[in-house]
Formats: sequence, structure tokens, C-alpha cells
Amino acid sequence: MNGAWSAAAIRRAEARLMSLLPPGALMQRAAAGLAAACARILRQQHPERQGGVYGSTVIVLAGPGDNGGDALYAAARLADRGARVFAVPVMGERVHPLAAAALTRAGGRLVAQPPDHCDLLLDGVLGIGGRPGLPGRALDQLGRIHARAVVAVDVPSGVDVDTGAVPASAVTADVTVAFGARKPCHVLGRAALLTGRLELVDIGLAPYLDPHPAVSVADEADIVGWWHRPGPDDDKYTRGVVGVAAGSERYPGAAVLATAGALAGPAGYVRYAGAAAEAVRRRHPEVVCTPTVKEAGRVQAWLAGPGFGTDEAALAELRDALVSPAPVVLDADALTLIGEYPSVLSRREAPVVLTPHDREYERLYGSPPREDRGAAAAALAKRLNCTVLLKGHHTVVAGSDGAVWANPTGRPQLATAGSGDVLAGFMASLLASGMDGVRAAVAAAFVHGRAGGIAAAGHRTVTASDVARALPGAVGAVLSRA
Ligand SMILES: NC(=O)C1=CN([C@@H]2O[C@H](COP(=O)(O)OP(=O)(O)OC[C@H]3O[C@@H](n4cnc5c(N)ncnc54)[C@H](O)[C@@H]3O)[C@@H](O)[C@H]2O)[C@@H](O)CC1
Ligand SMILES: [K+]
Repeated sequence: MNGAWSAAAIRRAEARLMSLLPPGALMQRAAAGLAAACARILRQQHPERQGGVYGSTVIVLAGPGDNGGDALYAAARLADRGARVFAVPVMGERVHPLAAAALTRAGGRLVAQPPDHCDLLLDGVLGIGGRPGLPGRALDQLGRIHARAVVAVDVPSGVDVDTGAVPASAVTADVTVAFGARKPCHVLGRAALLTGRLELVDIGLAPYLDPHPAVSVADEADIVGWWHRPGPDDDKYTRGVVGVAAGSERYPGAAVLATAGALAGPAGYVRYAGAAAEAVRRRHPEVVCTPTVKEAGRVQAWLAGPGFGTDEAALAELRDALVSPAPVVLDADALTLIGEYPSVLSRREAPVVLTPHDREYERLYGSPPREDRGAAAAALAKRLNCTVLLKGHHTVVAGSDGAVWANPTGRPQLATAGSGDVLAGFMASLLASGMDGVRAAVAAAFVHGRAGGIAAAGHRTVTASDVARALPGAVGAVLSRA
């Protein structure tokens, strides 16, 4: 498992590590890693130039603290290799004095007005000591400089480091070079979008970090560890039976897509209950269909909601799914019904996973999710004693115990009609195989994101059916990676 640590936790770890090192050593590790990352980017821009750094133009926006110090020391290394470097102090004249001296020694210049074009703009305005928002001078420079690549030092300046909220102006980076560990702003909320591609520089911090990050981030090894692989004694029942209560005569597509998602998961048997049996049978002959939840018999997990409507009949089906002692994924119309009739969730003991997007969240919680999306998901999870998967460009999962996970694999192409039906069906299959609610939600979002990536390869347009078709391949890719 990877993780993201709060600014305070990073500082605690840094203090432990720094006490063992000569003064300034840690900043030099950071600057060396940052300069190497910048050189790689410049090389990609100009493969014809030897080295790529020589002859390039680099502008540094330098704040008053150590974040500016990292940027200036890294820029000095680039100036040593022949880059033309201009550094602009953006908070009065305050800049890291030793780093500024190193830059001038290397031939870089401190200026008030840099050129308006550059190959690389280094954002060293604010790091983990920053409060949200940019100082005016930084904002002015960002408005006028045309950069071929913007590289944020540690974090995109202006974001809320601990929550990923972006309540005021902030830098939009192509690449963020982070030191020691991820911070929540790299994986949560709007700040994660401003982060661009994340590159981590190892400065030796890992052994000194708290074992529990503020936000967990799953990787392939986690998914492999949680996955139930069928053994020689397993049969279709012991692998888990998943029930899908979705779709209607009006919306048969939701049933087809949700069952496709369920079929791609580890469960051995998929039952469908609802009015779209004909469409499901045609597309998926392996699915056993019944008209209602009651007639479906025993399952190890239910998915209820996508496209099944919000009328009396749908409410009755939802109640029947919730009467079962099996874990349940509630999606789409089921979330609208829960918002209207919250009592149907009370007295429920088996795990429930809710999968709201922002409008559904508002129906359930009474107000839209806060910009701190981890806290927003955790608050709903606690109030309803459920697992919550809050959808977004960076999907978040929260358990009722307050644990927060950020999904690293999402992509904008997944915001397409029906994609959530596939995700929900897949997640129900993971639950049916015995995975707990939080892991099933985390693993489903992870693999679904990978499937989106496979489906979108070569900038292809992606439909939910494409994502469903890509899911088995994504499962295989994830399970064989670790
Ligand atoms: N602590 C360490 O051991 C290391 C720190 N490193 C760097 O140090 C950074 C943290 O440096 P600092 O603690 O000096 O803090 P920053 O450089 O993030 O911020 C500097 C100062 O800016 C002011 N400020 C904050 N928000 C502002 C705003 N919105 N508008 C105007 N002024 C604002 C504050 O006075 C703050 O102390 C890290 O992000 C990383 O880049 C790295 O060199 C690695 C080692
Ligand atoms: K920065």
C-alpha cells in the first residue's frame, strides 16, 4: 500500500531524519532529484539538443521558504549544465539566501521581470508550509509567462496540502516533483488535477513516516493480496453468488451493463432479478434471471439500484435486497430511494456500500460534498454506518471508521453514461467473493480505472460497453503485475 501524509506528519518525519544528517543535506537530496526530473523533461522537449538542458530557458518563481530554496538549488544545477535561468522573488525580496547565492554563482539571475517565454517554469512559491492561495506577484507572472512545461516543486502552490481543496488561486502543473512521500493534495480533490503527473523523489524519509498515512492509496500488490482466487476445491457457489437487481423495461441497458461488471469479477455465479431479463439473457446467456429479488434465492452479495426506478415497486425490491443478510452495493436509483426513505437502512447489520456522485451525495447528506472530499466521504460513511465510494475524477472511498482511500487509476473518460453500472456490478462480485466493503470499493475503483485506461488507449472515445469489455483484461493485468 502507498499513502499520502499530512504536512505535519511529513515535518515530524523530516525532523527525525534531519537530526541524523549534516545541515542542508536533505535539501540537497531534494534539489538533486528535482534537477534530474527537470533535465528529463527538457530532454523530452528537445531530443535533438545534446543533454537537453544546455541552451534551455528556465524561470523560477521563488517564494520565501524552503520550497523556494529547493527550486533555486535545482535551478543552480541546471544553470551549471548551461540553462539560462531567471529567478523571480514573488514575496517581496525574501528568498532562501544560500540557495539564491548558489544560483548566482552558477550564472543564474534574480530578476523582477523574466522573459515571457520559457522551456520550463519551476513553481517554488509555496510547499508544505503554504496556506491556500497565491501571492499577487506569483499570479501576475503565471498570467504572462508562456511555459512549455510547468513543474511544481513538492506541491502545486496555492492548494490546501492536507485536503486537496483549491479554495483560491493555485498553480496548474504538468508535473509535480514531490519529496519523500505523497501529500493528500496529490491524490484528492481538485488539487490532484492541478498536480499533473506525479514524480516522487526518494530523500530517505520512508523509515521515519508514521505507519498510518492520512490517506491510503492502493497498488496492484494490495489488490492481489485481497483477491480470492479459486482453488481446486472451489465451485461456482463457493466462489460466491452475486445478485444484480437493476434495470427496468424502460432502462434495460443498466441491467446489461451491471451484469457485465458482475461477470468480470471473481464470483462464480451471477443472478439477475428484474424486468430486463430478456435483454440480459440475450447479451449474457450465463446469467440466471428471475423477475424479483425474492425469487432469486440466496446470494452472497446484492447490487441494487442502477436503472430500476424510484417507484413503489423499486422500493419494494430495495427492501427485499436489504432484508437479505448479504452485503449490498447501493447505486443510482437506490441512492435516491435511500435519500427519501432513510429508515430502510436502519437495523441493517451486514455491510452496505454506497456509490454516490456529487448530486446523489447531496440527496443523502443534505448538502453537497465539501471540497475536502476525503472528509466528505468519511462524514457520510459515519452517519449512515456504511462504506462510501464518492465518485469524481479522483474517486475516494471511506469506511465508517474514518479510513480514507484515494483511487490512483481514474480518468476523465470514465465519466460516461453507464460506466457506474459496470463499476457497481463488478464491486458486488468482489463482495460476493468475500472481500470486505472498503476493500471491494477500493479494488473495484482501481481495476475499473485500469479498464478505462485500456479502453481509452490511443485517445479512443470510450463507452460503458467498452469499459465492460476491457474489465476482464484489466483484472488479468492487475493480478499478474504484482
Ligand atoms: N523540511 C525539510 O526537511 C525539507 C523541506 N523541503 C522543502 O521545504 C518545503 C517547506 O518549506 P517551508 O516550511 O519553508 O514553507 P514554504 O516554503 O512552503 O512556505 C514559506 C512561507 O510562506 C509563507 N506563506 C505560506 N502561505 C502563504 C500564502 N498563501 N501567501 C503568502 N505567503 C504564504 C509562510 O510564511 C511560509 O512559512 C517543502 O514543501 C519542501 O519543498 C525539502 O527541501 C526537503 C527537506
Ligand atoms: K510549489
